[in-house]
Amino acid sequence: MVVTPFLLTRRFFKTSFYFSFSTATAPPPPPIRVGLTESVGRAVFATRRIAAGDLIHTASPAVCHPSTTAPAACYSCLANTNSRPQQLLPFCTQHCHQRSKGYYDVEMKANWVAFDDYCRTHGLKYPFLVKRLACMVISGDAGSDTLDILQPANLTLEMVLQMEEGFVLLRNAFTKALIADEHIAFLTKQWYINVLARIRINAFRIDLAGGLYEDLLSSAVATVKAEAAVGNAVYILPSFYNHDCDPNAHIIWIDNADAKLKALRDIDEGEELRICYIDASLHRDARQELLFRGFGFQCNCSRCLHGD
Ligand SMILES: C[S@@+](CC[C@H](N)C(=O)[O-])C[C@H]1O[C@@H](n2cnc3c(N)ncnc32)[C@H](O)[C@@H]1O
Repeated sequence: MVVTPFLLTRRFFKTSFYFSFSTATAPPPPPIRVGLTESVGRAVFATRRIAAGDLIHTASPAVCHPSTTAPAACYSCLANTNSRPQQLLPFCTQHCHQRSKGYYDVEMKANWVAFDDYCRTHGLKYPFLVKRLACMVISGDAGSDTLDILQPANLTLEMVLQMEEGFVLLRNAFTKALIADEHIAFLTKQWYINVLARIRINAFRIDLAGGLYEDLLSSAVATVKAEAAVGNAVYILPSFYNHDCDPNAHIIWIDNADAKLKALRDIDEGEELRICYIDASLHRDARQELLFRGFGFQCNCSRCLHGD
C-alpha cells in the first residue's frame, strides 16, 4: 500500500484540536497521522510504536444526539442523568447545561412534532443529528461546513427522495418559529442531503461501558452487541479510521460521548490503525453484507481476503 501525505485543511485544524501544537502546556500530539492510501482513501497511521492497551487519543463529538429510547441520556454529552437534580434535566451537569444553551434555546423555539413523527414512522435516527447540527449552526456553536471534510455515502434516488421530506419538515420548523431567513440561509436541500450522506458513513452508535470498562478489553465486539445505545455521534479524527474485521484498535465510551481510541495489540510505527465497524464474530458473508449495506464498501481486510 502506497501512502502519500494528507494535507490537513484549515477546517481540519479547527475541528480537531488534538493536532494543535501551539502552546507549551498543550498535551503532546497523539502518535498518529492521517495519510492517503491507494485502496481505501484516507487512513490513520501510527507515528511510533504503540503498546497494547494504550490510549491513542480521545475525541469529543462534532455533533451528537441521544436516541429516542434513552430518556435518561444527557441531551448534551449522553451521560446518564438518573441521579441529577430535576432542575438540570435534560442535562447531566451545569457545565453541559451552559455549553448547550445556544443550540438548545434555538431548538426550544420550534415545534418538532411533525419532524419527530417523520423520524419515528420511518425508524430514522440520523435526521436528529442534522437537526442538532442545524441548531448549532443557527446559534453560532458550529459552522455549516463542520462535516464537509468527511467522506460522504453514495446515495440512491430512493434515499434522496426520503431525505427531501425530512428537509422540508426541518426547514418548516425553523421558519414557523420565525427564525430569521439570514440565519437559515445555509439550510438548503443540498446542505441537508450532504450532511446526511456524511453522517450515514461516519456516525457511531454510542454504548457506554461505564464501570464495566475493565472487563471490556475486546469491547469492539461487546459494544456492537449491546442493544441499549444511548445515542449517536459524529467525530472528525475517528472518522478517518478504516475498518478491519481483525482490528488493532477500538473505540470505546466510558461515561459519555467522549470517545477513547485504544490499541488492542502492539502496533508498529507506520502501521495503519483500524477499528471494527461491526460485529467481528459474524461469518465472512454476513460481515461483507453488513458493511456493504451500511457503509457501501466491500471489505478488503486480510481476514476477508483470506475467506476467514
Ligand atoms: C469512516 S470512513 C474511513 C475513512 C475513509 N477512508 C476516508 O477517506 O475518509 C469509511 C470508508 O472508508 C473506506 N473503507 C474503510 N474500511 C475499508 C475496508 N476494510 N475495505 C474497503 N474500504 C474501506 C470505505 O470507502 C468506507 O465507506
